[in-house]
Amino acid sequence: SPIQLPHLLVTRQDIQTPINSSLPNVTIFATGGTIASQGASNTQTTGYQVGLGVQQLVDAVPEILNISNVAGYQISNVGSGSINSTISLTLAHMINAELAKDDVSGVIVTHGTDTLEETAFFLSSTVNSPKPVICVGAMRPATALSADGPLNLFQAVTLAASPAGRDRSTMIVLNDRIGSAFYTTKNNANTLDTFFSTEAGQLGVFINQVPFFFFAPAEPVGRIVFDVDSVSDLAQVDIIYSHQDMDPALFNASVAAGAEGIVVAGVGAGGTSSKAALAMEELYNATGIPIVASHRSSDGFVPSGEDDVTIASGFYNPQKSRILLQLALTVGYDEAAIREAFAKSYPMP
Ligand SMILES: NC(=O)C[C@H](N)C(=O)O
Repeated sequence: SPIQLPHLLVTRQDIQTPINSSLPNVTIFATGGTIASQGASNTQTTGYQVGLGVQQLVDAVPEILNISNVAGYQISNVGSGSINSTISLTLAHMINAELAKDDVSGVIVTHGTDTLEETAFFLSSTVNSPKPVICVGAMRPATALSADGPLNLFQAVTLAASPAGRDRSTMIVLNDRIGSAFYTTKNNANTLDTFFSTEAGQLGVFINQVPFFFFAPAEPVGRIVFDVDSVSDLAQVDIIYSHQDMDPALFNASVAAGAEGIVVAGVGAGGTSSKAALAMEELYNATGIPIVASHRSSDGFVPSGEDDVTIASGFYNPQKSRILLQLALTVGYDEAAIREAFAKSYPMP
């Protein structure tokens, strides 16, 4: 039988965290949900019970204290099907008051995912502050193997503490993604990647042939405009596709055939076999030719800093990496400038 819990607790928890005055202050409003749930075993991923308090959520992720000072309120401790308008109004009132404090950077609401989009949209419609409001949940209980709640909470705190979170209204953080509360909806009853940004993942739609944009005008981060007015020929760049048993000789063959740069459509986040990696290293040491590591998966990013030989593609897929590298080589970018051009799509902290 379900645990009987008061639906509205509203207690300021005396979260015991050492205060570091150089860190931003973040306040957590805990309401329950799977992120605060426990099962009987680490393989139980259905039928678990809500019960962990805000202090226990923070205790599970001590790394949070390296990036923020956290305070917490226990607003309720229920499955999100039991969140009601009393709770959501209390959240709105308390969050508005909290964000009005000069020393608070942002707030977090921990919440069950089933109705999280409703509370998040409500907050997006009632909280009046440029500071970040981050709603976060989990799809696996805290006791599960590979529980997702702790990292989701860490990411939520990171965003609430970050200047990058300002002026974006309420956001939903889950499974490495940041969604707009305005447009995000729960898509799958069970899987970790349940939140889905609706059509607004697109820039806009045509409504009866009239263009409507979901967002104010904004540039893609990292876009570079090259002056090709006097260019009549582009540098040759080849794409080499990574796969099991790939032939390492392809790299030298490509350069022998005239390539001035190479893009690798890597496995995973830019990977190759160790033999191919060695061939790339030898080629790079001998010629200094730029080798960009991208991904053969249809989406994702390749982070920089994996090795000194390749240039991480960031969010550029192989075919777009090739064009960017062609343009950069054609206008005479050196290696440092090429690295910077790719890194602009994916600024490393
Ligand atoms: N993943 C979850 O959090 C589901 C849970 N039943 C809730 O919404 O409270």
